[in-house]
Amino acid sequence: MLVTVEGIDGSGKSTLVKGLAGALADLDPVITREPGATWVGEAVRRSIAENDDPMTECLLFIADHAAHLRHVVRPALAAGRIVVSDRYADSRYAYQAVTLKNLLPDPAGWLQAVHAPFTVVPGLTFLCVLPVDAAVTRLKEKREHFEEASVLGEVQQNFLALAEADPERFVLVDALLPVDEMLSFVADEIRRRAGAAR
Ligand SMILES: Nc1ncnc2c1ncn2[C@@H]1O[C@H](COP(=O)(O)OP(=O)(O)O)[C@@H](O)[C@H]1O
Ligand SMILES: Cc1cn([C@H]2C[C@H](O)[C@@H](COP(=O)(O)OP(=O)(O)O)O2)c(=O)[nH]c1=O
Repeated sequence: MLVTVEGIDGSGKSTLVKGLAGALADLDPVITREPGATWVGEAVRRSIAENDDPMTECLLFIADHAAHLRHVVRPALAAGRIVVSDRYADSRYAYQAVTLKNLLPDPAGWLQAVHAPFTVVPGLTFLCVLPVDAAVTRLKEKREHFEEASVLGEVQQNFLALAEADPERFVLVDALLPVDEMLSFVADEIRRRAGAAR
């Protein structure tokens, strides 16, 4: 089963996913992330740091997804493991729909069409939702170019629209809850779905 965790920067995804590694230890999940741990992931991080061309950056994110699928996600799923990914394709559909909006007529449609033939669609996606102001306050130390309130507001609207379009896959998480409450809610839901999938 492929589980993804999504949300704007500062919504607590990394904290939640780290907690899941412990809370689900008996299920032996594969914990992973995008951008990933390969050289392609390094190239993505460099592109983010240089804040150069949005299309170059987008294509690197997609290349990173291809490497992630080939080297981590598909082998783990084939071995029957639960995979938990901190960010995945929905991050492209939400963020690059904003960064490419002056470059393409329909960035959201293009992004979905590029992914559709080769991606693996998650069985379950947690969307961590919190007011943009709260996210920006949490991010005061970790500044990256996407972390401007106006951009994050648009990104969060895109995430919420994706969730509304696919209520079977998405579960909304109140990211204003304390860490341990978010964690127990999400861990319980993964156990419930994993049990039902057996
Ligand atoms: N539920 C929470 N309540 C309050 N602060 C949190 C919560 N989750 C994470 N944080 C804090 O917010 C900041 C951003 O969290 P992080 O997990 O790195 O977010 P993300 O991976 O979504 O960018 C960190 O300083 C973290 O300790
Ligand atoms: C995976 C992914 C991330 N991003 C952005 C979100 C972040 O601003 C940045 C780095 O991601 P990440 O390292 O997950 O940052 P954080 O832990 O702060 O959430 O890249 C995209 O724009 N598109 C994508 O497909």
